[in-house]
Amino acid sequence: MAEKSRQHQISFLGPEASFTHLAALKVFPEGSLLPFTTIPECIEAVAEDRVDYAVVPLENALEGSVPLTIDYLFHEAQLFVTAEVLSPIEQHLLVHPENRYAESFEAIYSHPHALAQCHKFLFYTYKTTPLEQFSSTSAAAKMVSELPERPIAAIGNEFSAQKYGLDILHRDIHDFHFNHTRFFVLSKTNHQLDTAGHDETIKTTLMISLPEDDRSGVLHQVLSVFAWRKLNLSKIESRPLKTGLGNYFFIVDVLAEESEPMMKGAYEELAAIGCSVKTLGSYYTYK
Ligand SMILES: O=C(O)C(=O)C[C@]1(C(=O)O)C=C[C@@H](O)C=C1
Repeated sequence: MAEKSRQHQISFLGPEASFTHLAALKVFPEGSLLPFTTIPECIEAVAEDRVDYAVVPLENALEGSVPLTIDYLFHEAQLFVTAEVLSPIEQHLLVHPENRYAESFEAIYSHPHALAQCHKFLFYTYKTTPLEQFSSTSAAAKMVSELPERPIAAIGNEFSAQKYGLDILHRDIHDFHFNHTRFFVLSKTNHQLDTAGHDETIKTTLMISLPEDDRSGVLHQVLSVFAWRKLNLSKIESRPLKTGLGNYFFIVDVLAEESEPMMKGAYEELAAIGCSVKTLGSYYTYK
């Protein structure tokens, strides 16, 4: 069932001007957006009905998945994806204007994903400068803006530079040109956001656990369920089940809506094979 827009309350990984904030604004330009410090706090806020939606990062094209989000959705929360946002990520080195001509920096702060996305730049340009992990790129930018007496820098986006009055010392320092991040818009109810601006393709995300008897060829059987029905997969990834080495669950994105007859058949066959399936629902992509 599609839901039309109204004034929603939305949690996001803040503070303002994080990449997650920009992603949330794409889907909820009129929403009441509430910043939280960590991904679990954002997710808990929607799980406990304090907000209608949570926007959290899921996967980056250079660095791969955000395990915290995936694991929380599998182990802790019963939530659904109502939309995904795909955003280009451009990273810059930000400094307080007073430190624009500093000869060296005490430390460079950012979200671990952002530091990793700029690994080559940092290695060649700031080889001896300590890198410090922070809760988000905008949190790092905000801190740098509040401590002009310390020669420190942050990695973040242009909006953080504007919001927190920082100078961009080096622009576009991410190591690979194609740097995109996928964000999930989570809700407690299974529905699709269907406001203006999404792609036509619909996607369903499943979390599949294999049967415990560990028989050979079972993953092949799982893939066959989708293959012979011509259900196209756009992603498959394994994550540890956390029950012992070698035990995994699989995150599968299928380019189909979960109510389609072929998908219903796929669910039945997966159950017959002995798999348990947690569906995160079907959703559109906003770019
Ligand atoms: O720190 C931010 O600005 C975020 O929104 C988090 C996050 C991430 O978790 O990957 C989002 C996009 C970028 O890939 C870097 C950081």
